[in-house]
Amino acid sequence: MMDGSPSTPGKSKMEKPPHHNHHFHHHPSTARLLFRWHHSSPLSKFAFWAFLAVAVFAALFLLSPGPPSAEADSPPSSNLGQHRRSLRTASWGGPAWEKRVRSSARIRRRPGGFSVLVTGAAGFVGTHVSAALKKRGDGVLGLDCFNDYYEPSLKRARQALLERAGVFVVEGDINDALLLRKLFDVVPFTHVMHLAAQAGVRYAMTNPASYVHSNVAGLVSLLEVAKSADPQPALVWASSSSVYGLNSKVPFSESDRTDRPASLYAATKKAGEEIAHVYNHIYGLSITGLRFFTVYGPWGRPDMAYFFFTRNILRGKPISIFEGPGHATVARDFTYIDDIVRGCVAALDTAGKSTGSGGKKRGPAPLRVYNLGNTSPVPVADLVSILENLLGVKAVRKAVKMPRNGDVQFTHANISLAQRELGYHPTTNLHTGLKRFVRWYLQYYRPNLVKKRGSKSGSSNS
Ligand SMILES: O=C(O)[C@H]1O[C@H](OP(=O)(O)OP(=O)(O)OC[C@H]2O[C@@H](n3ccc(=O)[nH]c3=O)[C@H](O)[C@@H]2O)[C@H](O)[C@@H](O)[C@@H]1O
Repeated sequence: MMDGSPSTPGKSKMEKPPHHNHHFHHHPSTARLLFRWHHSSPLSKFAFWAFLAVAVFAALFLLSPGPPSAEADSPPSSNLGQHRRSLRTASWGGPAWEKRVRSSARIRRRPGGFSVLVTGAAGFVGTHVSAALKKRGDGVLGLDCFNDYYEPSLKRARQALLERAGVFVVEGDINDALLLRKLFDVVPFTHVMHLAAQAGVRYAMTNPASYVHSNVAGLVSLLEVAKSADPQPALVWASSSSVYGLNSKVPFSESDRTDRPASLYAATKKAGEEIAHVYNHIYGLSITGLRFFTVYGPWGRPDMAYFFFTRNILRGKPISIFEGPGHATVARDFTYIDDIVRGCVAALDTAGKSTGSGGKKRGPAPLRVYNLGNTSPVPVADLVSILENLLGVKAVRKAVKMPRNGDVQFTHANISLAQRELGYHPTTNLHTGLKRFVRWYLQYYRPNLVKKRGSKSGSSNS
């Protein structure tokens, strides 16, 4: 739509004086108008085009799909506007804003502590990691664009949680280089925990551009600013188990092939790993990629299966359980959020320093990749049984052939590298983790029901 560039037709008319144009002789009013336009001041022409540009942008913005309802079961299905919306940056700057930024990023109670910029801070993993870092005394500044891939109200609730913990979440896009540079001007961050991304495997079929925007362009934008910063921060970021794609050797090890992604999402995460190599190689940035395996838990993502299964089971709506060819089981190495948070913090703690400064490399810096999984894959059907049990409601199950839109049949992490080098030891099994998730879900979405249940049984819902 933007291609219907208004300048081209207008320009050709402007270049010809109207009285030389045979067509316009028969339309004096149009001719007069164009004549006036031709002789108007450059300033008013500029004002006209500026107005037109704003009008076109506003029209596009209004036409773009609205956010899904707070109770939506799946992400918005339009391919319009996703990355455009996330380009919005709320107003920033000024002494009061800078004071908030500085105060949030200030290290407290932890000698030698970190000052961490967490991107995607209002996201699922971002919120948990930010809270954990703040709790131990690190300085934390959040950044999030609050796009409406899933219910923004949940992101706002997470933001409120962080605000109460003393973490300021700046509203802005990682593609906004000006904002990023400003943040690094105000705070000499020691670390960046980069968790902002367009997540979700299947949505990449619907809105491919948003994956390129956030996971490729956004990553480069962030690395550009990080490499120029002085001091350069060390960067830890979220890659994904999906990079293993069609790999059939189990469990998945970091040294396995990752050149056969099955979704655009996976491809952008894999691209991120290669881009990380470049910035490490040229600029001496210390970079650690973490391949997360289907992370779940309280404050989770409503676009993920365990989350919308819970929602649909409670509403008596059918749920689709994918199966592979010949009714083969589909399984995931579901990993509980607290285990992931410990892995993220350990990655920050062990990240060696970046060696460059002001865009110049001074020596080799660490470049690492780790699997963060649970090492025990569970069939999706078993996940549903656990949920039925915890919710006390039978699911309406529908067996569905796994759609060919990016899903892989199973994932299984080999975590020995993370065990050795990060001291990563996941301790939460799926039943325990889902129990905590369901407790949170009911408290968050159905507080009245929880109260009623609590008063009936005389105990809290645990
Ligand atoms: O491990 C990862 O790196 C990825 O984990 C998840 O991706 P996925 O494992 O596909 O998680 P879900 O979308 O929650 O699906 C979980 C399982 O349920 C299955 N499923 C999903 C949807 C559905 O309707 N039915 C169904 O059986 C999927 O095939 C999959 O086996 C996240 O959504 C990604 O952002 C993340 O990068």
